[in-house]
Amino acid sequence: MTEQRSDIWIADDDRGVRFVLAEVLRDAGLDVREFGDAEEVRAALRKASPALLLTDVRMPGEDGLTLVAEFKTKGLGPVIVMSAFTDVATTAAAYRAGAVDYLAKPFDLDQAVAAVQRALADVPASSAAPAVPPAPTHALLGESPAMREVFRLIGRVAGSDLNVLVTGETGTGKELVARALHEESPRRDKPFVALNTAAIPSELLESELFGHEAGAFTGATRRHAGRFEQAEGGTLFLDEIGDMPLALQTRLLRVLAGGEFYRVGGRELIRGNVRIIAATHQDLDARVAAGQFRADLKHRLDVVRIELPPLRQRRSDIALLAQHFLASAAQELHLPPKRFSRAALKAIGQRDFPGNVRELENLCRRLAVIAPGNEILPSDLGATGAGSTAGGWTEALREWAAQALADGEVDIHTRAREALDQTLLQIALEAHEGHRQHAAAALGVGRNTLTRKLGSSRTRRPPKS
Ligand SMILES: Nc1ncnc2c1ncn2[C@@H]1O[C@H](COP(=O)(O)OP(=O)(O)OP(=O)(O)O)[C@@H](O)[C@H]1O
Repeated sequence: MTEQRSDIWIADDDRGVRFVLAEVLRDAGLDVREFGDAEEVRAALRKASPALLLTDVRMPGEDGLTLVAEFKTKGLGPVIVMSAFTDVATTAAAYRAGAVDYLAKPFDLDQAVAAVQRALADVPASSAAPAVPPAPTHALLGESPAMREVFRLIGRVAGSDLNVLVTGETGTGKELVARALHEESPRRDKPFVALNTAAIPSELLESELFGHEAGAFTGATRRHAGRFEQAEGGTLFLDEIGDMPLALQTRLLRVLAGGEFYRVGGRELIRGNVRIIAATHQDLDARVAAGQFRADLKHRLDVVRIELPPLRQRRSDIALLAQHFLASAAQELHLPPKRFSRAALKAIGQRDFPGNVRELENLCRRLAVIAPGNEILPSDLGATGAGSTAGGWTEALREWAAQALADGEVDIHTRAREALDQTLLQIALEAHEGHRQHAAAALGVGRNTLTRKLGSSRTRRPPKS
């Protein structure tokens, strides 16, 4: 029997959290009841049920997620999960159990209130005013159905030793997924070792992977443990696996099949216990078809596949990610916090990011440094975006100017203008073999202007790049 449906219940074993949360929710005009664990909530449910439950996940006794599931099956009010465990598995489990929102502790109290009000108003999270819980830098964020599916898969396979192949365009978060898989696995206390196959010259790759003995080749003065050995008991992340030379593919396949290997130049057979996660931005099946990748190796690596869609196919994540990156850049660089105006968020959300999450992250870091006000407006995005032809150099200019102003320099306009003139003039003169008239014509300036500008360069210094 339920008699009151207007109050908010908070379940958390941390009295401090309960207290401050209850305070702000009361200030916001809501009735609040506090509980120290899931059993207390269950007991109270016999007499009443709340308009909304905010629950911690890990509490003594029963797990908070069982409450989420119970609320869902009984059709009770919405549940918001709060947890210091921002790992994918917990997040994924919370949503799976039916939570409407997830607050990563420590959270901003205003954001918690906003989340509660949003849930009470039954507004889907993605269309409401954004509330971004601060998340650790390495957290894999996302609210889009595609990312929730990724979280679910990670949660499901992390506990097993199955090899995983992560695919997706550059910058979509493949390495972060590999780390999440490791951190969610029983191997989490053992090393996570990454090797970018494409970044290492092929002749060194074998010894990088398997190590070498002293004297194995010129320059091998000491015994060196390869990544396989370094990752013992843990996870080895092989990035850009599609670029692995065929000979090494054969060797890797043998190691994966037998679980044993020799160091380069070594006689001792080493038995490894390593979980392999591989990633590629390439179409591995196409490479197999083209004879560039061994089909049998692909089968070994591609036991479970996690596909990360490009950011343009999960636009609903852009605002969340952008706000997270902006906040963490400010924190990391000790800058005053900034926020996006709604219009700016909307504009960002419509962009295509060929460099995916990494490009978005870089954009936000730049904005944290160079946007003038504490609210970022669409006009601030102007020159920094992909697709703007002048993008590269105006970005550099912005950074230079921001730094110069921060250093208290004056007269930077003159210096910058001169540097601009000098650069254009020099390039044009080089292109026209020193012929001033042709260079001037190519630049669209008069010959006199060009001569004057060239003359002025001797008296002033251009900005350092
Ligand atoms: N879902 C996400 N949540 C938060 N940060 C993310 C997410 N996805 C990617 N990032 C961040 O974006 C950057 C690029 O991610 P990552 O290096 O994992 O991409 P990748 O797909 O492995 O790239 P590449 O193919 O170029 O190696 C990193 O700084 C990472 O922390």
